[in-house]
Amino acid sequence: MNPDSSVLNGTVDIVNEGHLNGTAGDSSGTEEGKSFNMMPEVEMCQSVLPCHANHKGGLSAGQLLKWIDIIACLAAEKHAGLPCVTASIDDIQFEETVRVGQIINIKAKVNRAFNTSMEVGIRVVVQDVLTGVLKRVCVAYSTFVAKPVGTQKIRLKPVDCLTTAEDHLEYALASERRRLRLYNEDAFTKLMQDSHLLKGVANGKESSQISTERTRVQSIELVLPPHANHHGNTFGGQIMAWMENAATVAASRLYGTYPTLKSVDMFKFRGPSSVGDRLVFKAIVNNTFQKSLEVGVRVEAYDCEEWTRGKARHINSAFLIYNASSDKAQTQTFPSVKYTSKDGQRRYLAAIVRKRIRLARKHILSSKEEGPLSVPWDKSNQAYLSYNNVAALTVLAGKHGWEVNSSQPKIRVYMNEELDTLSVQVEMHVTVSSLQAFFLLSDLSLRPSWDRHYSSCEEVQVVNEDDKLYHITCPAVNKDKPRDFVVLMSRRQPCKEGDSYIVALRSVTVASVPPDPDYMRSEVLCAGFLIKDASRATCKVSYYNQVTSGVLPYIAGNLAGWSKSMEETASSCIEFLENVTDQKICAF
Ligand SMILES: CC(=O)SCCNC(=O)CCNC(=O)[C@H](O)C(C)(C)COP(=O)(O)OP(=O)(O)OC[C@H]1O[C@@H](n2cnc3c(N)ncnc32)[C@H](O)[C@@H]1OP(=O)(O)O
Repeated sequence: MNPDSSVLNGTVDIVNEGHLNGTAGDSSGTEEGKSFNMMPEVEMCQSVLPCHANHKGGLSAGQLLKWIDIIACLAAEKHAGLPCVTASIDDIQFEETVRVGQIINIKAKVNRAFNTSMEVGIRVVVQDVLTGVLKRVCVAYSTFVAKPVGTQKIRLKPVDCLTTAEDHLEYALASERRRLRLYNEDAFTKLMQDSHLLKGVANGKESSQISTERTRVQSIELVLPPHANHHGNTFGGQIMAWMENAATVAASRLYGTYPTLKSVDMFKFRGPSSVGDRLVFKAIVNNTFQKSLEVGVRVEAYDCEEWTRGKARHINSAFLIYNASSDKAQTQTFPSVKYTSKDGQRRYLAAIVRKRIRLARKHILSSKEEGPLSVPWDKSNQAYLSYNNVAALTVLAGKHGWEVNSSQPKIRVYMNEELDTLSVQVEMHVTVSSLQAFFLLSDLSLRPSWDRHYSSCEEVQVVNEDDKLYHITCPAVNKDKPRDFVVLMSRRQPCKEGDSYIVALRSVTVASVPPDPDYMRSEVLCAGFLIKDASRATCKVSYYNQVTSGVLPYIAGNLAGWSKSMEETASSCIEFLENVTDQKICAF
């Protein structure tokens, strides 16, 4: 680094390499001791005792968050060689309940150092003592900053010990995660600007709705030396544990149940607090979804003087997501809530927006490996494949748990997350008969004229009047190659009045269209349209897509909130359907 730039930026470089390599405080001096200290990873093992557990005998999430923060801090300090503070934590999903008697293993290491901040990756695994079975509890990513010296920020040395393929992958993904992290507030602000359109979705209409006000919780803590870290600041993990306590009380007040903490939304430690501060935790349920609810917690800090003057420092806000208790999770849904103030309305809408961003982040970052999704096409399995195509779309459309993601006149976007599968639904209200919409949408060769995700679409084979194979090419995104798909389109007219018209799509492999080196062959598992009469001259067109890794790049920006491609494509589809000439319909 140019030495002048550190002066210009008010940063100092870390040069204390000996300390970083563990020579400072290395008591052993043995080869074994040295190699331990050179290891980039820091590891903690804990036997879960009753004092770590909640009333149900499960490890308390607050305790786990404390351990996560301690170990992440130790990894950060190992890299920086200086005291470090937690700046933020990405979304954490708790996948497994840990019981008293089991063993928790937590590993943390710095994935990448940026300028003054670094990403620490943390993996938590539980081991059952009796069976030896290991299960993943959660993966977390924290951002740490070396504690500034006065106003001077510390520039960190880069991570240079990337040995395994996983190290390299985490290093590369760290910058992608940082992009989403730093974009989080902008994404939220942008989506909140359109949130008034969601007001009509629900509030206060049903008498059964519960007022969020009844879940309000306020709780105070005095920061004592055991709550502080080794530099006198309140430990981030301790603050998280207190937040979890207040949030759990709020969630349980909703309707007398013991909810289970499922995930913590990405949040930032806005400012420090220290021994002697009084921390006031204010928690309230912001909104409920079908199987989850969001509690917001605000943390205000006061030193002695601020306390008497009533002047708070807002040091933290976090959003915690609860499910119904795990034994009932499959069947129990939360009652819907209503707000009674303008502030309550803001929180209610913000929870919908956060859910949308969280879902997007989760699926964009999951880099899920999929087996082949296409099925080989041949004459002998044609009837089976067509049936399967139509049936899969019917099942997808009939799923419970569709939740509104965005709403505008004539167009509504819904998401559905079941286990790790994300599906989208785009509902369009069109002034055209359902029969006309059916003919136009089932002719995929017309789709490039209204869908900018299609560069071209050519008929490969006409199986019969209602089943055709198409080769679709799509534009490149994210500097990847353009993608192509080979799909089977199966269309069905309703058997009886009131049923929907169906246009189903799924990937197949055909010898006549082998993969082309200029394209990334991608797959669609289940997609298509359901079209239903709304009145004599209008219909509702619902487009569905079960998101695969091949489809995700085209909708990722939309999910995360920086693009409106789905709404724009829907708008273009409506325009196409409403303005198409009779000629095109006859041509089909
Ligand atoms: C180990 C513990 O338990 S510590 C206790 C809990 N944590 C705390 O008390 C920390 C309280 N927070 C703070 O003191 C401050 O907010 C600090 C020191 C973390 C950051 O100070 P700020 O002036 O807000 O940060 P600034 O804007 O200079 O950014 C500093 C770095 O953090 C990064 N950053 C800022 N916001 C975020 C965010 N939301 N997520 C991740 N990184 C972020 C910046 O990109 C920058 O990194 P870079 O230099 O590598 O580009």
